[in-house]
Amino acid sequence: MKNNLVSLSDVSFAYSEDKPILKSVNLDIEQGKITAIMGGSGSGKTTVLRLISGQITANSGTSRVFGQDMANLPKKDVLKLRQKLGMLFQFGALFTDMTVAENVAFPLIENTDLPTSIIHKMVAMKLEAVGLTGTQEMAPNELSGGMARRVALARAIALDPELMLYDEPFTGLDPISLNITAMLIKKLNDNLGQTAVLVSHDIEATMKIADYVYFMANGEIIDHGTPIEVANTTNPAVRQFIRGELGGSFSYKYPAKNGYEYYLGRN
Ligand SMILES: Nc1ncnc2c1ncn2[C@@H]1O[C@H](COP(=O)(O)OP(=O)(O)OP(=O)(O)O)[C@@H](O)[C@H]1O
Repeated sequence: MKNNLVSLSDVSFAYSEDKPILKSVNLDIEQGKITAIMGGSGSGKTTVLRLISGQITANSGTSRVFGQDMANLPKKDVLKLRQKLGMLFQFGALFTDMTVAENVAFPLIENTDLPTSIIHKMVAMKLEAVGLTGTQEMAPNELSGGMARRVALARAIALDPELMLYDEPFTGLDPISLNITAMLIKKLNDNLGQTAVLVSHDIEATMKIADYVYFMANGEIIDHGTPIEVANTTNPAVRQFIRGELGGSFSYKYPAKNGYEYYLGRN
């Protein structure tokens, strides 16, 4: 039987009553797999990550993370659960006044009582894992954007999280750094059996490394399956998204009441 680290059943969420953000979402994250969430801007992908990490709670439906029902979970238990989670966000900035080694050591110092000598060794291992051995004493402003993202990844995996949440990890990277980051995510999954949830707009990199893909539009899951199944979908909105076509049911426009005519005084 499949072991799901996360299971969302009929989950709905809204910040305000008049604007539903997630509508009856059903989504499973299987242990040891990379599950991608794709979809247009504002479709609710980051909101799903925020539900998983317990930053927000569902208005209805059931969210289970590591088998725990997230509804009414006491704050201390949410904090405990977060220790099993690693998060890498697009703008997950490094602490600029700390060296690379101090950045990676930070979660270890904050969350464990390990002696300094062990922390040094663990930092070296994490930097080795992201291919940045020898950068320990560098300052963040001496790193390229791609290197900085990999240091942030080393910091995110410092506590050996069982589940990694990646929110747009490829944004702003050149093609080589993008491929390195994608391969690192895959390597962590293959070598350590780390489960991952990957929110990304990069179709090629995501389809290459994901085991399973969910597609979202307007707060709903509109399709899911293996990358091959999704690539061959008959769902017109997903086909449009994958091919990057402009015409179709996916709207790139914010659903404003007034168009440009209004702002130009023609209404
Ligand atoms: N704190 C907030 N308060 C109110 N509305 C919010 C808040 N955060 C996000 N939203 C709204 O929730 C909707 C979904 O946002 P979300 O960030 O989950 O989308 P996304 O699919 O991750 O988009 P993108 O790909 O552009 O990052 C959007 O309409 C957004 O405006």
